[in-house]
Amino acid sequence: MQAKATKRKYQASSEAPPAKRRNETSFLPAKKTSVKETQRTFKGNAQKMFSPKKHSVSTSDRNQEERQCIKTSSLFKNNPDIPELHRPVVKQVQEKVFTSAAFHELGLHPHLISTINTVLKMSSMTSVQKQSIPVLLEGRDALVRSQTGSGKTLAYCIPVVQSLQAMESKIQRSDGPYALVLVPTRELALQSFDTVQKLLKPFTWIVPGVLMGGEKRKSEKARLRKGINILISTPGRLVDHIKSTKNIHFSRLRWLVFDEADRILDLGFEKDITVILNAVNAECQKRQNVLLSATLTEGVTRLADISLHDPVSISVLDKSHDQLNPKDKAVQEVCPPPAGDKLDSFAIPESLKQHVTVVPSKLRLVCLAAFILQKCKFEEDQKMVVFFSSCELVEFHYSLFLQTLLSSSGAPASGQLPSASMRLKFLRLHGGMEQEERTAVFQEFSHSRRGVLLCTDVAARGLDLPQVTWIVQYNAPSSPAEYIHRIGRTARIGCHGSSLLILAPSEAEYVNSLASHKINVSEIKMEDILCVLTRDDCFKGKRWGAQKSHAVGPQEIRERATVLQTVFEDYVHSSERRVSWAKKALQSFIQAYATYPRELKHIFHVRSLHLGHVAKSFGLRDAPRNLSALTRKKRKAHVKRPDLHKKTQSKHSLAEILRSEYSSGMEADVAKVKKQNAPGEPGGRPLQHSLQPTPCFGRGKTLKWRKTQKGVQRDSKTSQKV
Ligand SMILES: Nc1ncnc2c1ncn2[C@@H]1O[C@H](COP(=O)(O)OP(=O)(O)OP(=O)(O)O)[C@@H](O)[C@H]1O
Repeated sequence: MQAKATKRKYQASSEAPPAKRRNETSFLPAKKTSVKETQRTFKGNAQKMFSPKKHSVSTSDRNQEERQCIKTSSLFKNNPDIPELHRPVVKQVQEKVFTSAAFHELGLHPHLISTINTVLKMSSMTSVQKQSIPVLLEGRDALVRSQTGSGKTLAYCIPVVQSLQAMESKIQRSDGPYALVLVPTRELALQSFDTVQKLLKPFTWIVPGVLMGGEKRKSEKARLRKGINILISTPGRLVDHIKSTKNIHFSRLRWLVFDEADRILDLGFEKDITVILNAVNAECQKRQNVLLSATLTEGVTRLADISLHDPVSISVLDKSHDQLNPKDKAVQEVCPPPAGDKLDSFAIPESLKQHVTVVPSKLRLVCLAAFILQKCKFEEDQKMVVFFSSCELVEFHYSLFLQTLLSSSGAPASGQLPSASMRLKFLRLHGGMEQEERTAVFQEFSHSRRGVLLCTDVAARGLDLPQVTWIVQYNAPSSPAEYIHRIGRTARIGCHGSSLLILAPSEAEYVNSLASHKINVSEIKMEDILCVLTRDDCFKGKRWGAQKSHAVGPQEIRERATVLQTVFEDYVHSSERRVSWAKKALQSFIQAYATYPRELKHIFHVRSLHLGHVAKSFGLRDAPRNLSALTRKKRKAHVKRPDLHKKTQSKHSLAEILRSEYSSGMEADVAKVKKQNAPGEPGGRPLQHSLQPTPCFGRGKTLKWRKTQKGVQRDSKTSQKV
């Protein structure tokens, strides 16, 4: 089935399948695992350390263990071949982060300069600051694009503060907003507020404020009534107040800033931005507009061009990088852009090393866990962010790892520092959490020297989390722009950092897609990741009657990976509630998978998922039998439902099960899944739309979105919650 799916995939993309590498070349051929052997493994390790219920092992228990272990031992059997990655080497677009120019050369207020020097402890400007600040101080509108972590926040905050403190009639708190900064997430709102607050230290009469939801509306209203001069907000919360608070006026507004402009202006925020711009345009005739992002695409800048007033386009990247060199041309030929699509390339920090690993679905969970252990348990001062595609996936992996990996950290192994287990610390962040907890987690991870943050794309944009060393993308992002923002949480402002993208064999072609956007990834072999398990005696697979061997061979790696998988499966299957929890997480994964945009569907299609194998990566021993019932709440009465209880069907790809359920075919079904599980709800992912609306930023005009898509608003409303 998998082979057929792969064949279909390559036929669809009219490309020859890449050369194959058999798993067996790296691991010994799957041997028949002795029941006794796995029984020992299970009893000696998994059962003793991880089972929530301790009990003596009776014969019937042992029989049950045998059955369980036999299933777990199939981890390395029947996996699809891992394709050889013909990784095209592309020349990445790069930017110089720092300049030798100092802030005092800008003619700023001396107190502002000393605040930058002493409070922020900065002396020289970054490239984007050197280019943007003078332009904005001249009073021009601007579109600013520079790589992640290059200092765009100060590039707009410094001119805003400089201009407001210099106003002839001194600003009164009761005047209301002079500057409005829109950002896509609450954490980013807090972060930007913090920066503005620091810059305003010497200018106490200018009051900054943040509106971000999660806080009681009443107290936000009270703060608005008292007056906020520099207002930082997420679009949704501001709309709330525009509609319900009489005390919000924009008549004195001088600045309108869209940070992460491409995200703010995409359809997810369409309705909110319409309301905001109409409210602002109705009252304010003269202001500066600034749009910033690391991924300001041509699409966004063109939109802005027609509505901004004579904007200056600032792009830090050296234009010579934009020319295709012969190698890049070769890549473009290998993977031509989709028809009608102009490919955008974005700068990536030079000190960011990007990696990819191709892992069969069955081994994904073990591989992620091994990678976390390798970096965060056996190495010092590692701080990792792991991206998932939905809130439910974050919750599932967070709880699973807390219950299994942490409790396994008790026994220091040979060669392992006693304090190693103490290094493992898990946190999670997603849009489904209470704001109070979100803020606490954000602060804790920001100030922490180590730890693993499991999160959705809510943490992908703008967050400046110091000293993050690794970014892991467990679920591939839905666009190259999101890829750039995710990895951009590391290697900021000239620091070093690394990223790892985990792909299934059927997704290997995504590497070419990245290359066509000038994104260069190098491969780490799965075996090299799993290898770390041999350093951790918690996962020792004792051979029946065999003496401890110091040789670390492929067989030992396989055994240990199997022990770890057993730990996960044992935990998940320890109660009905946990099994259904894992099924829901699996369902959420599939729903998110179904929402990849059209241009990536030939790579990420539910058709290529093997349900039984994917289930393993949720600690489930078999493919869930009632998954389609979970996936769809409403069943069409007139359509004959296939017998999903047949064991053989666990071997079918999910797509076939779903397709056979409805006569309308896969695409239509996927669309329904999309509708029912709007992005932002657990299980949803922000939808990507190729058609952008055209907001008018023109002064005194009523905003019109010139192009809209039917049904988009419904999707867009919830797309902010990730
Ligand atoms: N001139 C400077 N000197 C030293 N550090 C700086 C300077 N400017 C900014 N920084 C620091 O660089 C880090 C990244 O800045 P910032 O968050 O503004 O980047 P960004 O370009 O907005 O990133 P992203 O695109 O991810 O939102 C912050 O910690 C900030 O304090």
